[in-house]
Amino acid sequence: MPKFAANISFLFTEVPFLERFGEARAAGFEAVEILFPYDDPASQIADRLAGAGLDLVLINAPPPNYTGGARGFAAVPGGEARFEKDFKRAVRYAQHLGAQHLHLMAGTAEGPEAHDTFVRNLAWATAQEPEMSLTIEPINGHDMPGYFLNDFDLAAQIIAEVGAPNLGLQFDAYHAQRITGDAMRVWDAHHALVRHIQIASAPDRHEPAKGEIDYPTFFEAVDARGYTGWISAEYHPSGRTTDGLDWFYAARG
Ligand SMILES: O=C(O)[C@@H](O)C(=O)CO
Ligand SMILES: [Mg+2]
Repeated sequence: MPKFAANISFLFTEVPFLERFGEARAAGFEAVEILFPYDDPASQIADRLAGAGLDLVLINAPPPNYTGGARGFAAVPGGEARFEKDFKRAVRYAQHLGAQHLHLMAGTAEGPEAHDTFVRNLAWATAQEPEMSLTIEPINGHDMPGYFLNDFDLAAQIIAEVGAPNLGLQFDAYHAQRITGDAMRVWDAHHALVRHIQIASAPDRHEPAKGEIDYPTFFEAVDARGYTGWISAEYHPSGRTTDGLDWFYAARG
């Protein structure tokens, strides 16, 4: 039976950020993820998590929010010092909040130098925090033009090159569908590397209830592979968040 988390950077945006924890719990979620928690003190977020009885599945590095700015630095040649500084701050947040995974964003870059930079930075980060689960996530080029990690086979190759047990794949089915047109095939090819899953309809990025991905079949495929991690709802609700949760109530059984 899949276990579902709410991405409260996308869901429950009807209310201010610190109120989203209680909303997510009231809707039935037992865990949340937050893309960029850095605008609020970690202690306040920890209080909200504890108060609502929620686990924190994942946060992203780098801080702060990248709105209008860079999408990370891990693959950006010359960005090593910035990557290391951001990584250390993100780790402090992740540890304080008990985040299960830290997603390291590659940034906008291309070519062999970016590839080598990404591998070097990931090797450094995995060695720096061997107890922490670190993920990389391929993101489609419609949403993030120029983002370095835009291919699942490339992500698998990079994970193999780094060769660290605490580096895994963040499988966002929406991005897999937009990149390849066949999220199920990508899941079948790369499921063994997956530490965290995110879902949304494709191509609209709304509730995982219609569109190109057959989610009931996907959830069965995930179960069939013995995946025991979280599946995070990372979509833009088409109306009020709570009006669009039928998929969740149906899938969690
Ligand atoms: O898919 C996404 O957009 C996120 O998971 C992410 O980390 C980049 O913002
Ligand atoms: Mg995602």
